[in-house]
Amino acid sequence: MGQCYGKTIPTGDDDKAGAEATTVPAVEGDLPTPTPGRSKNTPAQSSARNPWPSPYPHGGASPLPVGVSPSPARSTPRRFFKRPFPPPSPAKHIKASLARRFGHAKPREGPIPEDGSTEADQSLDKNFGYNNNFGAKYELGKEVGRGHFGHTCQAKGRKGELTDQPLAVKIISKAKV
Ligand SMILES: Nc1ncnc2c1ncn2[C@@H]1O[C@H](COP(=O)(O)OP(=O)(O)OP(=O)(O)O)[C@@H](O)[C@H]1O
Repeated sequence: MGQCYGKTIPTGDDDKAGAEATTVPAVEGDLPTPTPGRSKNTPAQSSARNPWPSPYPHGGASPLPVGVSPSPARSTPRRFFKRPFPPPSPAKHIKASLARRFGHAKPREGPIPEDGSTEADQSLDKNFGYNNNFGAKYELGKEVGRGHFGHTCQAKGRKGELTDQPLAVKIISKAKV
């Protein structure tokens, strides 16, 4: 536990070194410092005692010409970020549960009933716009605000049960419907 051992890489110097240990225990707090000339017995260019062996096959001798730094592409393993299969789409599960519940995959269009009534009970009023006699029914006042689709005006009923009732009329431009 807590110990790791450097991998032994056979080098040409190993043959010369004979039975000398080539695996260096690396204990935390007891790391050997590869300082040249630290010990009298340590040769300056020895790779047999190097605690961090070179990844190159010839024991640290670079196969590149002098002055050319090794490309990281040679030593770094290739990484593949692309997954072999794309993750499953959550839409498929939603579609499947909708199909199970309603018997068809497409959700029904239109507003969701808030009072618990079914769609058959009430039909969507698609009569946009106002009648020609809008002016006869309502008295349009000043603008009270604006939204994304149009603007809202004060109004008052002229006829029927809405007579003199304060109303708000939202005027939506046809281009945005
Ligand atoms: N009944 C109302 N009484 C008083 N003021 C209102 C009334 N309805 C709308 N307004 C005013 O008009 C403004 C715009 O309302 P409107 O409904 O046109 O826009 P919205 O709903 O915010 O946006 P969108 O056009 O995207 O629906 C509101 O912010 C509010 O100030």
